Amino acid sequence: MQAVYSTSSLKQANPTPFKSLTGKLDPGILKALDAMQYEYMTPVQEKVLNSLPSLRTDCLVQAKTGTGKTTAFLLPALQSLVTSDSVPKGQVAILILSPTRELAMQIAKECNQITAHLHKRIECHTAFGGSARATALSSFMNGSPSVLVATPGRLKDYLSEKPTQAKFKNLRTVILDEADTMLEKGFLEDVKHILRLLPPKRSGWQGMCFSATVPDKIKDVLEVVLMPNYATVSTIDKFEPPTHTRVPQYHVVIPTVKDTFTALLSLVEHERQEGEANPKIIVFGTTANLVALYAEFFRRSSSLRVYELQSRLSQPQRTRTTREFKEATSGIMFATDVIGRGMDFPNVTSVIQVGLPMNGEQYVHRVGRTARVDRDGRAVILLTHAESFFLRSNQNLPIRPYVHEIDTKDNAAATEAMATIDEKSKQKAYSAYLGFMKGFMNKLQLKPEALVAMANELAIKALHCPGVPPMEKKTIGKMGLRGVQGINYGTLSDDESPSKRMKPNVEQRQTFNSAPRGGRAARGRGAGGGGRGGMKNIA
Ligand SMILES: Nc1ncnc2c1ncn2[C@@H]1O[C@H](COP(=O)(O)OP(=O)(O)OP(=O)(O)O)[C@@H](O)[C@H]1O
Repeated sequence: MQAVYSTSSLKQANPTPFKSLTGKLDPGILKALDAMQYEYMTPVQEKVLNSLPSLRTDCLVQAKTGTGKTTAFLLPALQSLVTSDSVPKGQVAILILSPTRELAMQIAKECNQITAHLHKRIECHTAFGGSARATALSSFMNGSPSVLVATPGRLKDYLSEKPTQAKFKNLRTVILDEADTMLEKGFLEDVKHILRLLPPKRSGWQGMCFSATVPDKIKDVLEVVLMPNYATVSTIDKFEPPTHTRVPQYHVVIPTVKDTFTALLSLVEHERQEGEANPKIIVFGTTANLVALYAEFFRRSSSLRVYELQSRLSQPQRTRTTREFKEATSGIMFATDVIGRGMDFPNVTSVIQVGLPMNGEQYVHRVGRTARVDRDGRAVILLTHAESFFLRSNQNLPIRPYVHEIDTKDNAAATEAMATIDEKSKQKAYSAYLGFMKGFMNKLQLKPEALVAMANELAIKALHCPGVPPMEKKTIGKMGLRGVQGINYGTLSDDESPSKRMKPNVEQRQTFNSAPRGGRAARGRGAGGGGRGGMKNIA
């Protein structure tokens, strides 16, 4: 490694104005930054622009959430493109990979703002799933996409065709935003596949990796995009927590999963008051179907405007909700990790996480949806007693007990709200919960029967289902729960009416007790929880 640059806070005593980069950055870029009202560089922007040996140095850059990393990677890449005359028209010079569609759109928007005042027009295209492939591809092939912001799946698809591959022959910069997630299992194979179809690293393109979190395990795979002598830039001290000191972080631990909805109502009420006149809250849930259920529940029981963002919604719905919540002055968004990383929603007052994050990094990125730039914010995680191991295994995170008393008593309004939600939504949420929690069975120190009992308790006592919701044999098999006592084998009800009762078609022996605590932990895989039973965490 060449060098490590470090500084610890975003608010510097003497921030450096962008004006000082006159001569180093194109006047059109400086004019754009002025129009965006970016007067001073954030520390990460300053480090990248002033401390690297050159704007074309391969680098790994770490800075806390919401500190302007997008501009920090766009500026060197765009400046180097503007001064280069080696990129023929129609060729992609800068490729930016993003884990989600929403983030890809956000990056493209910022890129367009930065290039708005250049003499030469720079086209920034996007490529991501869920959008009309043919239209986007045709505009990509016929246009001059100097910059492409893409999610790995759609880019892989583009690159499967030779004429599309040929558009990348003069590639100058490859950027991985949210680099740790892009280099993790799940994305890594796609990223490697994409890189095999692009010009080889020895052709000279620059690699840049950016994230707020850089777990050690990704360091082994960085060389897929970076030269071995890459520079490391960090604005986070080694001994400092990875979250902002100006975000108080709290935990609420409830006795069992049956208390989730009442506790969440009570918690949101407190956070709403903390947000004063304009509470703007994001609630992260673990899976799309659970998030959909929380949103349904709050639409019936809260006067806050409810927003919902998860992968099972159509792309136009996702795009519209993203735009609306960015513009909203107040409201409550229920979301999965579709917006867990990178998304910049102004003035979020509180982030609430319900249930287990997959790991400490995911927790950090979700908390980072509040307190962006120099603003304040709050964060609360709501866990059951069984899930509270997360707090013990992430002691580097400054999470304290919540300051207000949380009411978990059954209340008539919550029961009534739940009673009007259709059974199918509840069945899907139940199945999603079971699938998600199966992945944590070892860490929860639960046997399969106890896990099922816990999910059944959620269904009967919190969702007020008339019986254990049925699940398809295939789904149960994929979860690795075949033959486990307490499961109801059956088909999902097609009737969406809340009054329709489910008929169990096999004999059930139900146990609704809370799972035994402190039982013998199944030995085996370590961090992250072993054996996800073949189920994907559907965000
Ligand atoms: N120099 C600047 N001056 C003022 N505001 C800025 C500056 N640079 C970026 N911003 C604003 O800061 C906010 C956060 O920026 P950005 O989304 O790039 O953060 P990030 O570090 O990439 O966050 P994350 O880790 O969550 O991806 C955005 O609203 C952006 O417009």
